[in-house]
Order: sequence, then C-alpha cells, then structure tokens
Amino acid sequence: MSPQDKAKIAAGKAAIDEFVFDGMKIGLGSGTTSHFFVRSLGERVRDGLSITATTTSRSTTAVAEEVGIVITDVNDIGELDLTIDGPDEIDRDFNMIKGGGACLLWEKIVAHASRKMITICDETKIVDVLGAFPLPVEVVRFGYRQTMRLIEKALENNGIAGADIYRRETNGDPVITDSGHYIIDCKCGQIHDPAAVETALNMIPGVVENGLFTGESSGMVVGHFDGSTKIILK
Ligand SMILES: O=C(CO)[C@H](O)[C@H](O)COP(=O)(O)O
Repeated sequence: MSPQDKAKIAAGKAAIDEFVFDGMKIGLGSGTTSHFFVRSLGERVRDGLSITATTTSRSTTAVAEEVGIVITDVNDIGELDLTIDGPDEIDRDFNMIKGGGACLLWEKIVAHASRKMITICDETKIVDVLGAFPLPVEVVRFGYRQTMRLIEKALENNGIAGADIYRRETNGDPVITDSGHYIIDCKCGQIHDPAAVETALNMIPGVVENGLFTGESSGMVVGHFDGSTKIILK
C-alpha cells in the first residue's frame, strides 16, 4: 500500500472515531479517500454501529452497498447530522476545490443538507492558495461552448486571466456526470477570492454548480504518510 493510501485510510478512521456516533444520519462523500472511509465505516456497521446513510455519487453507493451499508434516498433522509468527504485541494480557511471525480453537484447538495461537514484528506491536499488543481464546473450540455465563454469572462472579472478552460473527456468522449451534465475544467493558477469566484460562476446560465466549496467544511482530519492524523477545527 502506498504511503498516500495509508494516510487516506488513517484520516477516514480517525474521522469515524471522532465524529460518528450511533443513530446519526450521515452523508458519504466520493473519491478514493471517501471510499476508504466508507469501507472502514462498513466494518463498524458490521460490529454494531447503527447509522442512516446517503451518498454523493453512484460510485459511492456501489462501495457502500458492497460493505453492507444500507443507503437511504437523499430525498427521504431529511436533515443530515454530518457529511464526511474529501477535497482535491483545501486551504487553511477550509475553502476547497472538489469535483475531480465529477461528483461536485451531489456532493454540494448533500453537504448543504447537513448540519456539519468534516473533510478528510491526506497531507498532499493542503495548499496555501487554491487553484493548481483544475476547477471543475458542471454545465448543462446545451450551449456548453457559450457557457465556457462566459466562464472565461467571469474568471477574468475575478482576477483570473488566461485560465485554460476545456471540456473534460476520457478517451475522446466527454465525461458525463451522474446528473447527465458535462464537466468544464478551468486551470486557474491561483484563486485569491474563492467565495467571489464560487458565486460568480453560479450566476452564469448553463452552470449547474462549481467545485469551489467555501463555507461548508467546519473541520479537517489530515492523514500523514506515517499513518498519524491531525484534527483541525474551525
Ligand atoms: O470531489 C470529489 C469527487 O468529485 C472527490 O471528493 C475529490 O476528487 C477527492 O478525491 P480523492 O479522495 O480521490 O483525491
């Protein structure tokens, strides 16, 4: 196992120890870190932990069901106590870029349906300024090239000039999200005012959601390559 995977697993386990209690309604994040967390949670459920859970992607539903966690439809679960999810980048104010796995829309819906969001990550995800990781923007397919032009303008208006903006593809085919949309990735460089950029992008017709999460997370559990963990709260 790689030291990074060891760190991801340690972060997920520490988050369960610290934040997950019997009877909670929990949102399960997406991506490799979250999938490790879901597998650890499955072990606790097998040992008797009782939770109600919903997920942020079809891929996480598959992992959860594989490890014996029953998934409740997001529409039937009401307000969640907690969502645990991973970032692509996180700064020291808990602002994040998410969506590297194209799940940002469901992730944001579930995070906002929760009273608390805790971020789990390995140490490589922490940055001084967001923006080295391409910012994903989920857009409807109709007129997506027009939407891309407006994304470029919105970024320029928020101090991000010359961003590389492109539709995400795999083997020449566009990536389609769980909601049937495209992902536009924006290599921004540095995002100095992530809250302003998050709002500006969501004002564009055709943009469904973007991968900036600026007010959601209230704590992070960081896993280190030696297997140790650190909890940082707001
Ligand atoms: O936002 C996401 C998926 O849309 C993931 O949470 C994010 O990409 C982190 O993934 P990983 O844990 O594999 O690095």
